[in-house]
Amino acid sequence: MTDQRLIISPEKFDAVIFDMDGVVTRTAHVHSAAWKKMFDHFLNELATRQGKRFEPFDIATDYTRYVDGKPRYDGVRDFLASRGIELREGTRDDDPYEETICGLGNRKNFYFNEVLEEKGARSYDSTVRVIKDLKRAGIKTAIISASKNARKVLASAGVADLFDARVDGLDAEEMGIPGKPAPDVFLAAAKKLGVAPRRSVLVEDAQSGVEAGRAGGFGLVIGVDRAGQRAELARYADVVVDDLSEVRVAPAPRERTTDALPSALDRFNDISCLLKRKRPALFLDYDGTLTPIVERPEDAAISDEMRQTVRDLAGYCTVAIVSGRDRRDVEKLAGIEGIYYAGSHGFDIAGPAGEKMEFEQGKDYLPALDNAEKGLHQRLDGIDGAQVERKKFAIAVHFRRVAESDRPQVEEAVDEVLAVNPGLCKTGGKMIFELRPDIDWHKGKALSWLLQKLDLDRRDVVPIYLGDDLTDEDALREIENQGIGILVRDEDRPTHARYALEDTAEVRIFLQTLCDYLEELNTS
Ligand SMILES: O=P(O)(O)OC[C@H]1O[C@H](O[C@H]2O[C@H](CO)[C@@H](O)[C@H](O)[C@H]2O)[C@H](O)[C@@H](O)[C@@H]1O
Repeated sequence: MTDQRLIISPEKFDAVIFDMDGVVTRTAHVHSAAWKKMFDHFLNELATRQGKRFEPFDIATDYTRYVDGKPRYDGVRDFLASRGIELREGTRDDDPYEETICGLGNRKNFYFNEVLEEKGARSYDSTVRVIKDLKRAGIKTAIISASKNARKVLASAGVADLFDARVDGLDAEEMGIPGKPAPDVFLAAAKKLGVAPRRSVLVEDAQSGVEAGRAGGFGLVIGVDRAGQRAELARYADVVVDDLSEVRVAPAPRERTTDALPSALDRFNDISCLLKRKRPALFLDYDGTLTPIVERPEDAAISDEMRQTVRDLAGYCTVAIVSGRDRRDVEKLAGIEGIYYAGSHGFDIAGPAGEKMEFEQGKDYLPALDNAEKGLHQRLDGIDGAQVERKKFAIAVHFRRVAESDRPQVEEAVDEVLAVNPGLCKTGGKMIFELRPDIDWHKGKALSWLLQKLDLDRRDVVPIYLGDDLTDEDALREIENQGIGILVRDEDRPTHARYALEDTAEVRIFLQTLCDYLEELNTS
């Protein structure tokens, strides 16, 4: 069976960043031969001068350990240090026969260019095939290299135009960023592509390169073992291959809709597999998920059984309720201690040990919200059934109990108030209009923030999110690739969830099943 990690899909990743030498182009042997020629020449002369035995540069050990993948002068410095040899740094203009770090680096470069001109570089067919498949799937690509000769090598191999971005040794020098094992070159490539490192794959054949990938927080690090160093690469790579012919690119997925989702109860086995050797972090929406939707927001009471189940779960993993309601309101309604609460769609967060976080930018909008609240009351208090619910960082206007014929009037009033309160925006929900700060903060961002703050943004944690509404899609999208999104479904619409539950009764059964599973793990 294909290792799932070797299937690169646009659902999981936005970009793939390739190292050049040994991954895309076949120049590793040219480099290693040039390094050996240069060091052996130098070491031999030094040994003769000192009357010592000449110990040649070894490609299998010295090259892979100290030189491979690093900027030229770093390679010289690190190898010489391994032999206890100290040389002056010199400057990049040093003559290739000068015995300085830069001089020796320049000498290696001289040898490299000799061989390159003579033989030319070639590319790996399997890698080029993957790059073309990635393009077809809409996944961006970048090439990185520590080499200042990268442009020459790419042109010689005929692959210079294959990539959306390039960061090579000359670019790195211009940007003043360090080489591998520092992650800066890869991060610069991700930045040029406009992608997040965790949504990017890195492909490397050097130990220093996979180490850089791990340090940079890349979503997947693939090591390519061209030199019998599988174990060393595996220290930092998620997966090691012999060649990119083992990698497959999945085509862009068709949009998922709620009706097509499998039941989270029927698929609990699959869910428990995703949790294997990992721990969950549980995020729960309130209305429509923990409580059934009711006529009046103040009547949305959680059942004793549901409350107890959530409380029990908090004994096994981090639990947060992420709600559109005011944080204090949902805390009071849920009445569950020992968990986190994110209210006003994540603008206002509090933890069990008294931790507090209000999204700073949101506070600038409080005067506009106060003003809008007044305006809404003036316009809506006369409409039977209309209800204005003020949350600290949002206002919900409920029309569930408004006669069908009066509902257009409610929306008109909301639009009028919106027009005189710039900075706010109108969103929807289940029989509500909401006025919120028009800024890029929502349940998804709050969830990410919590994961980071609680040190849960890590590979051994699987975030699970349960929600029913459109505003929950922000959170479902956020964890689409690394977590388990479960929708309490009603209408058919596109969704970022992976599984579905039919109602709050099924939510309770699911949460109880999860709790029993975690309890069993804890006792076994
Ligand atoms: O994010 P949530 O916890 O799901 O909150 C979303 C909104 O829920 C509440 O309104 C909804 O539930 C009410 C009670 O069942 C129902 O009457 C209303 O029609 C629903 O839209 C809450 O009142 C809102 O503030 C939340 O934004």
